[in-house]
Amino acid sequence: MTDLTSFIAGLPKAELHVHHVGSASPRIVAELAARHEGRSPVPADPAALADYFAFSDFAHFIEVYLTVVDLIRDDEDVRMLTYEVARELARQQVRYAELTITPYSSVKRGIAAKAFCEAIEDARRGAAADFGIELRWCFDIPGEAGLAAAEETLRVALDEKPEGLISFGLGGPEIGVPRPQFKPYFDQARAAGLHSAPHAGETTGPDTIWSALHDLGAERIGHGISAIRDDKLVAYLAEHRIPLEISPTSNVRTRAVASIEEHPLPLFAEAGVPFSINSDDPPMFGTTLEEEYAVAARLLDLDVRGVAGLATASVEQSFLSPAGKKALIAEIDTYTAHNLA
Ligand SMILES: O=c1[nH]cnc2c1ncn2[C@@H]1O[C@H](CO)[C@@H](O)[C@H]1O
Repeated sequence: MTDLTSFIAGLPKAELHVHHVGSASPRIVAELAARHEGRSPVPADPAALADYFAFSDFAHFIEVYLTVVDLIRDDEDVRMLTYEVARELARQQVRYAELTITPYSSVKRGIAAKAFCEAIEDARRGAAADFGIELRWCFDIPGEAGLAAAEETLRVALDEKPEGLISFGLGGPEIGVPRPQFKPYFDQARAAGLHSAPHAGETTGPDTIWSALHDLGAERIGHGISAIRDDKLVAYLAEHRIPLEISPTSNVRTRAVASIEEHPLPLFAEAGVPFSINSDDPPMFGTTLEEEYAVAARLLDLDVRGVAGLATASVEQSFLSPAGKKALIAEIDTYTAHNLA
């Protein structure tokens, strides 16, 4: 009988909620910080970087996140970052990942949208060839930058149409950033065939999640953990099979949840709300997707079959094609059967 840690390590996985810049490993951040010697508050030393990634609250997390965004200065940085993030995901047997990318933040820092999209697409093709991982993009609006960012994010999505683009999102702080103002942009993105997967209910209450559903046509919700405070919303999510993209350690490290023991994940599982397990911004939260699977296994008291079910659920909730889902689920089933034998 295999132990859970080694089972998780070899288990084919899909990740649905993981941020591009937020996945920059300490090595990549150090390399980028070294290129901007002295002009960045981001430490190049990995140990100092771990201290730098200690957040007092969510607003502080966003502030630190944006100092790392400042390190991405040209399309070569974008290409290298994307390819290295794919390498790390593939090392964890992630076969498919929907990476949340924020074009506005890079275009605003002087990287042309066309060069940005060419860089991520080069990396996507390279990662498929070299690591056997399929990357897709969720272009998200950084909410703190408001409608100007919404305008630009939609423009890049519709004008550049990178081949891997499949969904449209909304990230950044929720407090003071009501969802309804972004409805026209989500309407146009969805009309263009993009799936809607905004963040909501990470740092604000259930109303933000209701708004993401009704105003933004959300097919999945980023985090959505405050839904647990509204029985009607929990019932709605379960009945309409609207998945929550849960990142347990993220919620504790940004102080959205007081401790991992208090995370509402077990309550969602009990209520039949579909969810995927994700890492969000793994190096910033001192975690990996493998570790998040182990956390979920502990919180939900899962055995090997239960952990395999986490991977299968992520594939089923992904925006992969039916054929793609079938193939990846078959791989998960084969791996699991082999380990249970
Ligand atoms: O957990 C998260 N919640 C919300 N936004 C996040 C998170 N992780 C990374 N970002 C990113 O923060 C930036 C703000 O401009 C956005 O790029 C968003 O994608």
